[in-house]
Amino acid sequence: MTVSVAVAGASGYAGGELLRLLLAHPEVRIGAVTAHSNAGDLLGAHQPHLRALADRVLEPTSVDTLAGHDVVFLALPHGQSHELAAALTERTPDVLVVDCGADHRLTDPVAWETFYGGEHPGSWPYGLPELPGARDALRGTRRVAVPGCYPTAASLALVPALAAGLVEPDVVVVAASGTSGAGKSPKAHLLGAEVMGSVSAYGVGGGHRHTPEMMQNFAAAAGRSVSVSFTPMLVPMPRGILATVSAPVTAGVDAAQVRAAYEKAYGDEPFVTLLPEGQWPTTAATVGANTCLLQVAVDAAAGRLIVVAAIDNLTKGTAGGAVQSMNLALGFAETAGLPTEGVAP
Ligand SMILES: NC(=O)C1=CN([C@@H]2O[C@H](COP(=O)(O)OP(=O)(O)OC[C@H]3O[C@@H](n4cnc5c(N)ncnc54)[C@H](OP(=O)(O)O)[C@@H]3O)[C@@H](O)[C@H]2O)C=CC1
Ligand SMILES: CC(=O)N[C@@H](CCC(=O)OP(=O)(O)O)C(=O)O
Repeated sequence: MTVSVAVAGASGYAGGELLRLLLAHPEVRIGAVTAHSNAGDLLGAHQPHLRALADRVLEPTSVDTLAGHDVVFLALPHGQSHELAAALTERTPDVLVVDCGADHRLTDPVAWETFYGGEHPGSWPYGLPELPGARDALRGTRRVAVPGCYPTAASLALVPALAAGLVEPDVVVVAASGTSGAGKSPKAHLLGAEVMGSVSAYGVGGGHRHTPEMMQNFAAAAGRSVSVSFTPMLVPMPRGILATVSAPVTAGVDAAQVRAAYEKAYGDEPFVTLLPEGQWPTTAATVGANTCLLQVAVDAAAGRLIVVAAIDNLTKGTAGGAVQSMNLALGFAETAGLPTEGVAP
């Protein structure tokens, strides 16, 4: 079965990565590619690496341009998807909408209002298939909320330990991201001279909007509320997230038990790999691949579990996770169109 797919936000980073993956997908025919301020331009002007689509014209993002496809990916700024998705699904109820933005990720209206503001648009099945129960919710769904990139890395890192009761519900996440995580639109703190040659923290002190998303995933795994202190950092590289996630180990838990829990959780997962002991994840090893590389350690002196996770923020952290979720929703092989091999050096 071949499905027709539209990508809204095709001039952006997430849209470009979606198109790169979809071009290699055996069951997909790419239909409309849409944009906002750049509508009317050739796609090749904004995504010069996608030669097969270089002559496509970016159409305006609207229900009219998106309706009539089997699948619509929305890769738009926060707050821009929910009204469009509502209008689209009213016109074509059977369309599969995969929202790469945040609009439908949070289940708690209070968390939504606190971190995003305005009325809660509701929540959709969460596009991180490796979380307990997520795969079942994604099979056959017509709506997917793709996770944020930091919550993808942090959740894959700690959920097995929380689910197995190996750590206390008091989590610290420090994660460094490449600059593509911030999108293409110009931002003062992303000017070349400021970004190059420096690593900086931002959103410090509980203010980052991915904190409640991590809390939501951690609480679902632990079966109780979990406190999260999250510090994101910006590093001068285009792609990649390296997350260091730690929590106090439950009394009596040792490194062998932790390793066994992660091997059990991810042993059969095609996209999540617990590295052999002694090897540590690097973002470079994930570039362009839909993979998450993990390593675990118990710091016995500090009494903490440390998990290090690496992903490509644009692949497993956005577009790859989105395509993986589409595959589940439509009954395709979950791995269809998704590379597990990266690019090196
Ligand atoms: N970058 C990342 O690592 C991740 C991104 N995401 C999510 O993906 C989405 C897109 O992010 P990203 O690609 O990085 O952002 P970009 O800024 O690179 O791209 C944004 C896209 O949205 C379009 N757009 C801008 N404003 C509007 C509007 N008012 N209405 C409709 N379309 C609009 C832009 O069109 P034009 O160029 O024509 O103005 C562009 O195609 C965001 O919701 C983000 O949260 C999720 C996880 C990770
Ligand atoms: C480096 C950087 O700026 N990263 C972005 C997160 C990108 C992402 O995944 O998040 P959303 O899908 O929620 O936008 C940020 O901190 O806002």
